[in-house]
This record gives sequence, C-alpha cells and structure tokens, in this order.
Amino acid sequence: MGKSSILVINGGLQRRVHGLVGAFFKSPQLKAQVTADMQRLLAPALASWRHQGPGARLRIQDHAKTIVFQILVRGLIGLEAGPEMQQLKQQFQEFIVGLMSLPIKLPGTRLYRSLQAKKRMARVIQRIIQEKRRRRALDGPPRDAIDVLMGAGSEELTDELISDNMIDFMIPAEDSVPVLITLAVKFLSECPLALQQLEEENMELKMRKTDLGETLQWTDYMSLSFTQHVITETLRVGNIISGIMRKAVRDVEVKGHLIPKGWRVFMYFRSVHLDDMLYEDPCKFNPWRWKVRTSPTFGRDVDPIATPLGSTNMIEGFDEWVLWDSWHEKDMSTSSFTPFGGGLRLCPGLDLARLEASIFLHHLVTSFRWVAEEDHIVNFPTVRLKGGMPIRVTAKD
Ligand code: HEM
Repeated sequence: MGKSSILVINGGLQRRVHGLVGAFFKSPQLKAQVTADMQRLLAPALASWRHQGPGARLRIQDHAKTIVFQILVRGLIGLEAGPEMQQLKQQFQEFIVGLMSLPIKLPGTRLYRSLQAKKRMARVIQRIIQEKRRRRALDGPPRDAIDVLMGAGSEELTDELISDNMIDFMIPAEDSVPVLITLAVKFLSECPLALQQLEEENMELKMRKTDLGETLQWTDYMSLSFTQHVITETLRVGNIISGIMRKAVRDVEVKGHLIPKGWRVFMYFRSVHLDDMLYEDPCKFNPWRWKVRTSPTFGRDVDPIATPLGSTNMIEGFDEWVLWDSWHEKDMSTSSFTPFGGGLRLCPGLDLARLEASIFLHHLVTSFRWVAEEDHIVNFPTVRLKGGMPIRVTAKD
C-alpha cells in the first residue's frame, strides 16, 4: 500500500479522502448509476443461464465477482467494460495475491509481481486522470471518485495520491460484496421459508413495476424490508470482515480494564455478532429477528439499517473514537452490530454493498428457482465459500 493510502493514513487527510469519496458513494446520483449498470450487466448473465436450459450449473461467487468488480471500477475511475477492464482485473488479482506473501522483493517473487501489477494499474489510472484534465472533464456533476477528488481543488490531493487511493479502495471492496451475495444465497438455500418470503416480496415489486411500465430504481430495491433483513442477517452471521484494529493514544479504561497508551486492540466482530447475550440462538440464520428490536438504550425501536453506525457508544482515547460499549447489554445498540466497523473509519461503501446485494438477489429470485449443491464456509484467511457456492438454476415461467 502507498504511504498516502486511506487504509494507512490518519488525521486530516484520511478524513478528507474518506469524507469526499464516502459522500459520493452515498449520493443518489451514484446509486442511480450503480442500479442502471448492474441491471445492464446482469441482463446478459441471466439470459445465458436461461439459455443453458433447466438445471444449468453456476458458481454464484464467480458471477458476483465479475459484476461487482465492473461496478466498482466504474464508480471509482469511470472505466467501462472492455479489454482494459479485463486487464485491470487480472492485474488486481496479481496485486492482491502479493498482499499476503513473504516480504521478499526480488524478481520472480509473489511480492515483486504484485508490486509490478500495482504499478501497471497506477499507470492506467494516471492516464485516465491526465485525460480528464486534458478534456477538462470536471465540469458538471462528478461521475466517479476521481472526479470527486480532482474537483476538490486541494493541493494535498495529488495525481499520485488519487491513483494510489483508487487502487487501495478496491482492496476492501472487491471481495466483500461478492462474499455477501454468495453467503446470502447459501443461507437462503438452507432456509426455505426465508427464501419464499424474499421471493414473494421481490416478485410483488417486479409485477407492480411491470404493470406501471416503470424500471426499478435504487429506492425500490432499498425499500424491500425483508430483503434488507436478509442482508443484515447475512452480515451478522457471515462476519465477512472478522474485526478491526485500533491503537490507544492514551491510557484508557474500559469496564474496569486498563488499556495502556500505545497498545493495539483488535475488535473481533464474531464475538459480538454471535454473542448469545445479544442474539437469541446466535448461530441461526433468522432474518425475522430484525423485524422489531426494542432498545432500552434508545427507548424506541431500532433498525440497524436506519441507525447511523458510529454515532453513539464510543470511547475517547483511541486513535479515533471507537465503538465499544454495551456489548453485554441485551439491547440493539449500534455497538452490537458492527459489520462495517465504526467511527471515522466506518466503511464508506456500506450503502453500496447493500444496494448491490439487493439488486443481485432481486434478479436471481425473480428469474430462477435453484437447488444448491453442498458447500462450506471457510473463515481463514478471509471468509469465502470453498466451492464458490454452486447452484443449479431453472428459469421461472
Ligand atoms: C459487504 C461489504 C463490505 C463490508 C462487510 C465492509 C466492511 C468494512 C470494515 C469492517 C471496514 C473497517 C472499518 C473500521 O476500521 O472501522 C471497512 C473499511 C473500508 N471499506 Fe468497506 N466493507 C464492505 C464494502 C465496501 C465497499 C463496496 C467499498 C467501496 C466502494 C468499501 C470501501 C472501504 C474503504 C475505503 C475502507 C477504509 C476506510 C478508512 O480507513 O477510512 N467497502 N469496510
């Protein structure tokens, strides 16, 4: 990672890059673009599965990865699908492999190949930046994250910083959304009642929109409450990111335990999300548990989707404010549901992740029935499905 990567910098610059790109990722304009792009990319995939006839076998993880990568790259750097996108994907795969390798930088080693791949990616992105400058493409609303950072008019945000960060934004985003989609398909396959309710909710929306002669908008997908509960529950049970690190910037006391200045703390999400003091029968996939949660802390129903994470229950004294509080209170405070982290580093892609998963699930359940093959979740070094979640699909009439 570069020295100005959002994943390693602290202070004002991190806040600036996080704020600018995070706001763009939450904007209705980007959500509309992502929705249109995903519908466009899903259409040929759905047609080809249908064309293969009843019982066609496909690995959900592969298809989700292909589509999600294209959406991500378009949102970050504005590149359209095509040979250059393909090359970028290959280089990114090469780069990512080197992130968990022996730190030996000699020609032929994994790390060396990874850094070379990153350089090639950076060249493509810098060319795009220069092209944008030449064409003065910054007039009008931003179309991608490069536009946002270039348009901020800050001397700190150099071309090199922008291109490095575009690559580093891909690291937490590229795999997590496909894993979310794949896990949802696995959990739904094992819970026929949830699948049926999801299907009914999505079919109802599809038929309503068809009758009105309208195409689906991002707000339609996000308004599907049971679909959102399925995604929330998948995030809770799946623990796609296992936890987050924080460093104490001074001595901190937490519930009688002293954390000395300089110590690093790892917050392990699994121990929160699978805590039976917080969740009844915690290992069970139960989307209905999110229907109504009453919080003694807030004194009202709390929906974790609507409640902004990172706004409450924090302790001062870490390198940022951290989520750390009522893990053992039997309520639905924000710190008992933290798949996207919290505080100043709260994942800027959380809305996007939910939207992409909602769109993928909508098209899958309204177009196909499926029978899942057996597959297993692997949790180390990252969460994934061992076999990529193979299913046999049959098109609905
Ligand atoms: C299911 C999908 C996802 C999950 C579970 C997830 C989870 C996380 C978590 C736990 C963090 C660390 C937060 C912290 O330290 O408090 C994080 C950070 C981050 N995520 Fe995500 N993420 C997802 C999707 C995405 C997407 C789609 C994007 C980009 C479009 C993205 C971009 C980032 C970035 C740039 C950071 C670093 C933020 C910073 O350090 O300032 N993530 N994510």
